[in-house]
Amino acid sequence: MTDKPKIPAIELKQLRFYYQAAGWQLNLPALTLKVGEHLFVRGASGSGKTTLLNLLSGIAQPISGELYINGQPLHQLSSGKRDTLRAQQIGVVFQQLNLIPYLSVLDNTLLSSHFAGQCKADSMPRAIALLRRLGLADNLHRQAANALSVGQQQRVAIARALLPQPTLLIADEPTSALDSENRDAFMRVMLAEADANGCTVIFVSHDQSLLQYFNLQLDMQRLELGAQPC
Ligand SMILES: Nc1ncnc2c1ncn2[C@@H]1O[C@H](COP(=O)(O)OP(=O)(O)OP(=O)(O)O)[C@@H](O)[C@H]1O
Repeated sequence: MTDKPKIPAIELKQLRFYYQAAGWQLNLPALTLKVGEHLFVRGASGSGKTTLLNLLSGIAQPISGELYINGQPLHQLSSGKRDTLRAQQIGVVFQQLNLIPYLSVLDNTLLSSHFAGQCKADSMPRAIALLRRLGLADNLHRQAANALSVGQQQRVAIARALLPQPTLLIADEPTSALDSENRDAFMRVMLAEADANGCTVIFVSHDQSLLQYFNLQLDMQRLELGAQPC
């Protein structure tokens, strides 16, 4: 008897996207990621890294091609269904972070589990533990998000993305404002959490020193997927 083939975390084929106003297009012939893989995406400013993440998280829709997340055809889903899939299965850290400025650190963190339909009483201890592991001490948890430094806000954003234990984590330059000590702690916590939950990670950064944490890399200029020796 043969084993059933495993469904990839991400599979895309002949994906095309077009920004009409800028006359810019992205063509991705193929990309497949197995469950639990960690992909580092690099490329010059304007090469399409954020656009790729927007497509993978269902925020942008391709003009043609196929895109499957855990076997579900994202390219065929309505905008509402893509929002539901994102809330339930995908943790996203945007470049702009998108924290609610007047909500506390803890309430910002808990938002993702709320949208994923998880119980607040269960999520609260995990949220506090995640914030502590990311170096955000208890005295910060009740502070409004806009009272924090950008580096602290980046750690709230990753805690929020990880809290509902997503199957896919997508992060766009989430460590750009961190010093090297906090950046390394951030990477260790993020990847330990991802591995504990079998979560696939796609991570964009200009910081080449972070490549050491990933087993795969995608160069947006050449659109080639390569193995990254650890
Ligand atoms: N909302 C938009 N409307 C029109 N064109 C856009 C829009 N967003 C991005 N673009 C164009 O699409 C191209 C890719 O942009 P994108 O933000 O994906 O690049 P990037 O690699 O993430 O850049 P950076 O490293 O600076 O964040 C750029 O040439 C940009 O001008």
